[in-house]
Amino acid sequence: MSRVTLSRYLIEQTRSNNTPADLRFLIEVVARACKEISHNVSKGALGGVLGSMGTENVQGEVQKKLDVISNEILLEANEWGGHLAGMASEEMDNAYQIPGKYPKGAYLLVFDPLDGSSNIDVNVSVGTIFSVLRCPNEYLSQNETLNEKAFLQPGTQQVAAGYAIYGPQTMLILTLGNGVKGFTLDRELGSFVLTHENIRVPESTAEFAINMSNQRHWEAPVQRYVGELLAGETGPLNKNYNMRWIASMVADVHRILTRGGLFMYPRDAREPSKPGKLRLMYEANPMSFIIEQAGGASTNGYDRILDIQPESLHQRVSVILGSKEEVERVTAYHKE
Ligand SMILES: O=P(O)(O)OC[C@H]1O[C@](O)(COP(=O)(O)O)[C@@H](O)[C@@H]1O
Ligand SMILES: [Mg+2]
Ligand SMILES: [Mg+2]
Repeated sequence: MSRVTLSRYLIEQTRSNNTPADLRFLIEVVARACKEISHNVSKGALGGVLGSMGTENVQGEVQKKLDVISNEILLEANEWGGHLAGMASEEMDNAYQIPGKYPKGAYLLVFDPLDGSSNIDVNVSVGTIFSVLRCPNEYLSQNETLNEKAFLQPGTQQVAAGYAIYGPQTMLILTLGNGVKGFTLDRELGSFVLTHENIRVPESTAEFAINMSNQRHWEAPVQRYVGELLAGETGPLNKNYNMRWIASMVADVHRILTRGGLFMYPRDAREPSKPGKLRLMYEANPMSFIIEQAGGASTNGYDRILDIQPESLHQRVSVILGSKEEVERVTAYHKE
């Protein structure tokens, strides 16, 4: 059987689903950048890439060397492709306009260059998360400077989303809005090869993921739900649940796409001004698009994440995503 590479798959999408050629090219460039990031991540101590930079990003988090390297790789790869008007990243304070080019590219790229970076130094899976939006028409004219507002579109407006996971295998998971495909990096070939044709999240599960150390800060609906999970067969859910927490959203979501489960990073009382820890534009939105396209669900406890109108680039959000039955149960508890 002949192998379907990412390039072949994208060409087929252009032919059969009218995927625009510049979107296809954009995904190819992002995938190439992910290969380079994968290479850097895998060097570890040999490449001198472990440890921190001694700087902080806009959210006050310490930047790891690989956060910065991955951000630069994505910026450089995408700067001259002609398909983008601008980019925004977890590691950059402001939106970035592609300089000196007219006409502007049609798309905006938003990314978390390295997700789960607290895991880099301990050799646990990390990843890159990305989301593609159309650049609104009013920002496409020559004189209009791109700013944050161009990016503030609800997740339903995403035309593509994906993540690369750098684990025992490097994989690229992609949705163009018609299901979810998984590609595995064949290092001898240098290509991502289609290995997971139609990724589906099982509707029910007996596995959940949450950082239990935050329990005392959670709000009542999550306290109630996790209490029921922990009660297992002796509680109202009449079922024993297992728990996993990797502290890399990519790795936790990847497990859920593979065998089902529920992922929660709920709002808590630690910083009342922040509705959760995860970022809406480059963590929650792309992951919610993927999860929904795979048959799962994603809410902030009350509303579908993809319907939230963003108010700022680095906005945080409470996230409950994964197997439909469980997401619906926790969401219902919030509404009672
Ligand atoms: O250490 P905590 O609070 O459990 O947080 C883990 C969460 O933080 C994140 O690592 C944030 O991502 P970054 O590494 O990109 O900042 C998520 O991937 C993960 O779900
Ligand atoms: Mg992240
Ligand atoms: Mg990150």
